Amino acid sequence: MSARVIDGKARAARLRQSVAHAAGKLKREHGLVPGLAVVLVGEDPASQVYVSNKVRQTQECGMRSIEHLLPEATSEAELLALVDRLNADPQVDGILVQMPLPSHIDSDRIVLAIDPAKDVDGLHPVNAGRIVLGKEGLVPCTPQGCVILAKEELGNLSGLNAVVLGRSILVGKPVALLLQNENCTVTMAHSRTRDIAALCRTADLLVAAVGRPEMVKGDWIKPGATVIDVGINRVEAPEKGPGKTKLVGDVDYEGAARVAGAITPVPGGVGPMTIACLLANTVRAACRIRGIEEPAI
Ligand SMILES: NC(=O)C1=CN([C@@H]2O[C@H](COP(=O)(O)OP(=O)(O)OC[C@H]3O[C@@H](n4cnc5c(N)ncnc54)[C@H](OP(=O)(O)O)[C@@H]3O)[C@@H](O)[C@H]2O)C=CC1
Ligand SMILES: Nc1nc(=O)c2c([nH]1)NC[C@@H]1CN(c3ccc(C(=O)N[C@@H](CCC(=O)O)C(=O)O)cc3)C=[N+]21
Repeated sequence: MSARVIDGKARAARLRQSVAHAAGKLKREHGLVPGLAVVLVGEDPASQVYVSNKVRQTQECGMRSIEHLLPEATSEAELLALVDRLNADPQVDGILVQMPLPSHIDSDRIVLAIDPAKDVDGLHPVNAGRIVLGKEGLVPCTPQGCVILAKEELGNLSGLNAVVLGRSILVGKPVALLLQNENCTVTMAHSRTRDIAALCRTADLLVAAVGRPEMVKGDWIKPGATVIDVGINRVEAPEKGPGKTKLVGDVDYEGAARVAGAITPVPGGVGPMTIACLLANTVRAACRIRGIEEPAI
């Protein structure tokens, strides 16, 4: 058996089209162009690539992109002052501060300073709390992307046994809560979990977000299960030539694809969905801030 490939790149392109459509409607009917401010501190090359992708895709969807590229030496006070200015700026509907921040800046303090109504990353405790309560808020992008891809494959998730590997604030915890809100029976696993392979074999839906290259093997997977691989790990690829690298997920793709019913690839799975969901959140934030009815996305 060979698993169906869940094409995150194609699903993300469709989501961006629907964001562009919604943005067009807001412009025509309300003269509103949603704005996304992206803040990058320092010169981490991977972060620079993400930020430039976000800027390009924001503009392609007909929205305004506001970039703030700050030097590594930026102080916490300076960054807090920028966040305050963005909170107060009516042209800015969404604020994303790229993580990780340099070690001299307390990222919790920065996230707390962002107006929850503009927190398109969904990281502020107010938005995290809204997921816990099952109330409407801004949902973090990667977890939102995981649920959309799972639904794309399975339709209704109600009653499924879901296992989430990883319990980070950014990914594992919110994914588990969103899946509970979708009426899955959710088990969260982490580095202290005993017999994680046997636990994974109970999963109709398995989400892997551990940051361990190819940790999840084919024989961990229940035949026919749906596998969502969040991991993005850059590893050496000597087969491509000396010094070359490649991206792999947290799942051993070849092994898993022989057993699973459906699986997301890396790259081309959850990654592209993350940025598309960020754009969707920006449109939602722009509408909610102004009390405008949200176009369906
Ligand atoms: N596609 C995308 O857009 C994004 C992808 N990512 C990727 O997702 C992955 C996870 O990211 P993130 O959640 O931020 O990572 P963290 O390092 O913050 O969290 C990792 C989690 O995995 C658990 N874990 C680590 N090792 C093991 C193990 N051997 N067995 C079981 N559990 C383990 C940890 O457990 P414990 O709590 O016990 O320490 C922790 O809960 C990374 O590969 C990252 O690059 C992240 C963000 C966005
Ligand atoms: N405040 C904040 N919010 C984030 O959402 C955030 C962050 N900081 N810091 C870093 C992580 C990581 N992240 C990714 C986004 C897109 C891809 C993506 O598009 N990946 C492509 C491949 C990209 C490549 O080739 O390098 C794919 O999987 O197909 C990956 C990872 C968002 N993050």
